[in-house]
Amino acid sequence: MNITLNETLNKLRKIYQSVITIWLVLFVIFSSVSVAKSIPLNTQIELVNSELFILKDPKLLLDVDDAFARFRLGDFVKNHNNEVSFGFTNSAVWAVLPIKNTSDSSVPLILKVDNAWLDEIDVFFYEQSILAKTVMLGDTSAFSNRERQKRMPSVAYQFKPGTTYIVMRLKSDDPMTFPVYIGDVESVEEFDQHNGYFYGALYGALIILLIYNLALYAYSKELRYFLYSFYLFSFTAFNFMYTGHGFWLLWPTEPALQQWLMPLLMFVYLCSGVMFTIEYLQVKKYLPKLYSYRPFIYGFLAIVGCLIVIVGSKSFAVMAQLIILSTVTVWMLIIGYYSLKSGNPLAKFFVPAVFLGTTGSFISSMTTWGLFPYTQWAFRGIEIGMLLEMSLLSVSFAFNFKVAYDAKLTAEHYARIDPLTSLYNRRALKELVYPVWNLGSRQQTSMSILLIDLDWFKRINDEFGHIVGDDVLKHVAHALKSRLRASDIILRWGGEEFLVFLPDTDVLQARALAEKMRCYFDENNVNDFAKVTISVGVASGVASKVSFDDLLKLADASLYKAKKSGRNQVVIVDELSQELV
Ligand SMILES: Nc1nc2c(ncn2[C@@H]2O[C@H](COP(=O)(O)OP(=O)(O)OP(=O)(O)O)[C@@H](O)[C@H]2O)c(=O)[nH]1
Repeated sequence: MNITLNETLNKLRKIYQSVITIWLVLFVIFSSVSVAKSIPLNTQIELVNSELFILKDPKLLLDVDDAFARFRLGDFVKNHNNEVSFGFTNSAVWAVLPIKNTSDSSVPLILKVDNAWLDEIDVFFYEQSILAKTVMLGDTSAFSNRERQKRMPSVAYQFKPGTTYIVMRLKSDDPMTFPVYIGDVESVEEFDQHNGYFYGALYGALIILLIYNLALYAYSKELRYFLYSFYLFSFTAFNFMYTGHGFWLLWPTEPALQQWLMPLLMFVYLCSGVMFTIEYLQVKKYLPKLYSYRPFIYGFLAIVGCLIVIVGSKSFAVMAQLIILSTVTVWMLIIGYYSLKSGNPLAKFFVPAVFLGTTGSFISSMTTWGLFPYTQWAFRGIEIGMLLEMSLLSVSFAFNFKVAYDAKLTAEHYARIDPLTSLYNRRALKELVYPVWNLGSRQQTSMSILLIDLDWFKRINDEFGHIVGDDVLKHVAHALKSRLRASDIILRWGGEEFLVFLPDTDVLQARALAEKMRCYFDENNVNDFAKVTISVGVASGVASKVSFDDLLKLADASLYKAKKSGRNQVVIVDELSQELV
């Protein structure tokens, strides 16, 4: 009886175990199949992270068969919230995407991982439980071995009717986002094309800014334009590298280069940012104390660079630099703020520019690390932010150039103005008189020059002092100018000598004007203290027949004669007769 009971219990246990096992297998199969992604024939590209089943493998214990068996046993967790970041920290993550083809023919689709920065992406296609295809898409394998030679890791596959399981093994040294897209060839290519437009526009704009700033440097030889160009170039190179463009287009057979260029270019970008900030914000002038710490700052960066090489670990390099990058960014904002407080006008551009760049990088980093919801635009925040930063800094250069140019024009203007009388001085002769002379020469008109000199001016200085002498000169200048037409030009020619150029004026008109001036001073006091007379040398001629310099010599000779003949008179030499009129 006992034997019969034991046998029966054993049989029941076996049946129970079999039922449970079958139920479990059916549950796993049906639960997987029932949640498998069904594909219509015309599948648009879509993000399928919410369809993934995830299992972390921190100790790297599993091979693909183990992982798939664990999936079938239900050990994987559904990635319900469409999360695309698993915070990889040197551990592997397994992801399974079941795809159910409900049609009765094969459907060609592309699986695409929209991140060019992952070390390992091994993809396995299981048809039922048979491994049908394996591809390695991560940065640790040569790009040239990839079946699809596209910038982002992707693989094409013919999905047979029924369910195919895509098993992925992902590994990265850094916290990393992992957006998985699936779609038909056409929509994936369209997606790639849109990304291509974005990067085309981005690099186009960055290269234009680079050329513009190099041209500014070539023109001005100012170091800050060169350092800015270097900063711009190192960002572009760094971005070109980590967006996968470099691996795709420049070094497809060199996975080791792809791995190490990342920390190297990040380091160059970081150093260029520090050097540019110090030069751009004129730290030497506005924050001299900080400027004196320069050797420590560069020394610190050099130590970090050496440490990265000595440690030789890529994850250490990337982590160390992510920390320094954030520190440098905060440092840039702080010194920008203090420069602003010290009255540096360029800081007005620098602070918002760096703020925009930092905000973009922050959004990208948070998205990459899974702390912000993933969108294509949030993922590209760093590029958009940097483009805004670089553009604003370039605008600041244009502004700075304009300020310098205006200052130069002002300096040039004042170099041509006599500060005492506010008349133009000798330096303005070429610019003011020559064009009018050339016009008169073409039109065959008469031109006249009056050279006017105050008589015995030294005595006024000696008698009343230089201040009164200056005042006399001012009044004389004003009295002379007020007797001229708008088209006449008066210059302070020397100490107490004035040159008046009279376009379209013949000898008689010139003499009349000179006489009118002489009479005025003869009959009036110039100011409350002094009376002064003038001697005037007049020369007239037709511009096409005599040069300006020759006419000036004649006017000078006339003035000399006027002085010799007793002063307070007008003497005229006609250019034709060369005789006194
Ligand atoms: N106050 C003042 N004096 C000036 C200025 N420029 C030149 N002078 C003076 O003008 C005087 C010119 O003296 P001279 O060259 O001997 O000529 P003058 O006394 O006018 O005699 P003649 O020209 O021969 O009639 C000098 O005493 C200069 O110092 C100026 O800007 N201000």
